[in-house]
Amino acid sequence: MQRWRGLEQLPGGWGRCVVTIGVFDGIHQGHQQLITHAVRAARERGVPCVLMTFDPHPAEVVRPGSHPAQLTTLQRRAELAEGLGVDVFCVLPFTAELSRMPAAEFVHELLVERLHAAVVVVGENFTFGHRAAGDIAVLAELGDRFGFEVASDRLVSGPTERADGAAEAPVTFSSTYIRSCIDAGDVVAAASALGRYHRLEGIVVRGAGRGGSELGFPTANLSSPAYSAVPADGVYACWFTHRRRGSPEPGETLPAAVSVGSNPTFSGTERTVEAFVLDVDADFYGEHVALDFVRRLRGMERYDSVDALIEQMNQDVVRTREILSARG
Ligand SMILES: Cc1cc2nc3c(=O)[nH]c(=O)nc-3n(C[C@H](O)[C@H](O)[C@H](O)COP(=O)(O)O)c2cc1C
Ligand SMILES: Nc1ncnc2c1ncn2[C@@H]1O[C@H](COP(=O)(O)OP(=O)(O)O)[C@@H](O)[C@H]1O
Repeated sequence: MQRWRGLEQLPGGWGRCVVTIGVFDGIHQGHQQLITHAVRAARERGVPCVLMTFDPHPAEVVRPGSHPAQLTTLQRRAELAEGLGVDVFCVLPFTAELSRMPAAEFVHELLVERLHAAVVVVGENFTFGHRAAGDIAVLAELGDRFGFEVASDRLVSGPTERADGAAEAPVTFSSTYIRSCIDAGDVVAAASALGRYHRLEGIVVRGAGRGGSELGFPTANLSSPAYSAVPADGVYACWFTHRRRGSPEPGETLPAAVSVGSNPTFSGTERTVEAFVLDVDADFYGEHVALDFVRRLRGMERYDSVDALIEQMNQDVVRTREILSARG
């Protein structure tokens, strides 16, 4: 897969292509359906499939200070897009100028003149251009004028039945819905919309130095990129995947009991994400780590004594082991 930043990297002699456009934060099940549709259309025509996305998040440019929590880094989005068969991952720097571009100009200049789109695949609720004036009908009209097809998919929704068999109004999967699940600590609902576990990435930094010496539970403390979607305070069973310093390849995946919160037992003030990796004694400082959130165990509590906290952490480890040994 090629990765472009802007359209300056378009190679000479570029022919036609299939384009799918969106922020695609999370690459959730709805996004996956759309991207797969675009890849199939590209293969049928024997042309490349281009995924066009934006950075920073358009909301931040249109309403500064309103950056939503980020479900996936751009790097992760690119990896997931590649896994779905995308040929070109194109990131357009989202500037104030781009945000003011009228819908017809966006289509003519970028999709027609530059990318030579033969098919544009977007979701039913797609909007684009200045003040989001362009929608799928506008896009189809421009397609007739400039000679490209517009393809769309119904939005993907959750189940219409709960686990206990009761009827439930299906929820439409969206990045906003998944952010609200994560914000509430419902990592199971997030996973069902994502089609995989929610992942938080970061670099292991030094903490208070208390975990290993005082508690007997050393924890790898994560420093994550700005805006990362961190689940609600509490304790979670997670898969921990680390990458050795300087290595581009992911290392082992190990079970971990993860704490999110400000460590109220120690009257902490800073919110941290800390992973106790089961059955391992290793130096993780400076390593890149990915945490896949499988299940929430409980809320973050203030304990009256360190012994009471240690006793609870032992139970958290037992439950983490049970939960993760039942799942791959
Ligand atoms: C599985 C697990 C559960 C935890 N639960 C709590 C808790 O309920 N309350 C709390 O104050 N701290 C909790 N902690 C966080 C510890 O207070 C924290 O790991 C410890 O203070 C070490 O911090 P350090 O890594 O900065 O040295 C938990 C940590 C782990 C790994
Ligand atoms: N099983 C383990 N899980 C997590 N970290 C571990 C483990 N074994 C050793 N470590 C190392 O110990 C460090 C954490 O020790 P800790 O006493 O909690 O200090 P800090 O406050 O700096 O996090 C981790 O960053 C990691 O390098």
